[in-house]
Amino acid sequence: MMYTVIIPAAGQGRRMGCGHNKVFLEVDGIPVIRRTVEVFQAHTACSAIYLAAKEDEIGQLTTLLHDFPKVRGIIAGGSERQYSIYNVLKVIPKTDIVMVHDGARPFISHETLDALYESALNNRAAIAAVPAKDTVKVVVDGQVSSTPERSTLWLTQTPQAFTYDVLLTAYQRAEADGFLGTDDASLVERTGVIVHVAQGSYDNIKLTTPEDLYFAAALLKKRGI
Ligand SMILES: Nc1ccn([C@@H]2O[C@H](COP(=O)(O)OP(=O)(O)OP(=O)(O)O)[C@@H](O)[C@H]2O)c(=O)n1
Ligand SMILES: C[C@](O)(CO)[C@H](O)COP(=O)(O)O
Repeated sequence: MMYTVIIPAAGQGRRMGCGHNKVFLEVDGIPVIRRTVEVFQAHTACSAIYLAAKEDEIGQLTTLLHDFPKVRGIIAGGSERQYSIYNVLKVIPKTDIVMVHDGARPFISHETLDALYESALNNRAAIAAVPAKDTVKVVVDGQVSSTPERSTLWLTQTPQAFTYDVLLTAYQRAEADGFLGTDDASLVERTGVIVHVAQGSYDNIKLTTPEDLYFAAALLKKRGI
């Protein structure tokens, strides 16, 4: 059994403030998206890599990733992360497990991929996540509305892994209902499928704002890269 990974890389990078799609930012001389794709290229259980890209960046990505043979397709994304992923999901060949992983998360490890893949095989749906370290408040109009019990709070990451049918059904249902979620698991949860949690790593950051680039440099130093 193998898995196919869908890597959404069709964003604007607005919060990064770099004026372009942040997946092309170089971290220690290597573009973020190459670092991310490289991990899956080297992961034995990964059989195919598909990316969602902005229409006018497909050529650039094709060139940038030309030496990764597992990259089978780079598909035009959409206006939202969910639509980008769905555009790809609709065209990939049927497979056992589909993983979805943000192109902006280059520090994913094979250890997390192994754990997630195993859980998806056993449970049909699994996500990588880490326990919240800070107290989280629900804030409405600048006022605290509630403080959820921290021991129940996990910070959701990607990859998120599902059987092909579970994920496709969830996306079809979300489209039919006009539901827009911020991760793939929220679409699956609303279909009644139980999503399991695999322990992720605090290293698996999503490069979102400029401060994240400082952490990225420190992570590379920690890994001796
Ligand atoms: N319409 C979109 C939006 C996001 N993404 C991808 O989904 C991942 C997570 O999204 P995010 O971190 O929000 O990236 P951006 O949308 O680029 O960031 P911002 O919201 O700051 O513009 C990124 O790899 C991004 O390229 C995508 O493929 N299609
Ligand atoms: C999917 C995700 O990475 C889980 O934390 C996150 O929801 C993506 O959010 P974004 O605003 O699209 O980066």
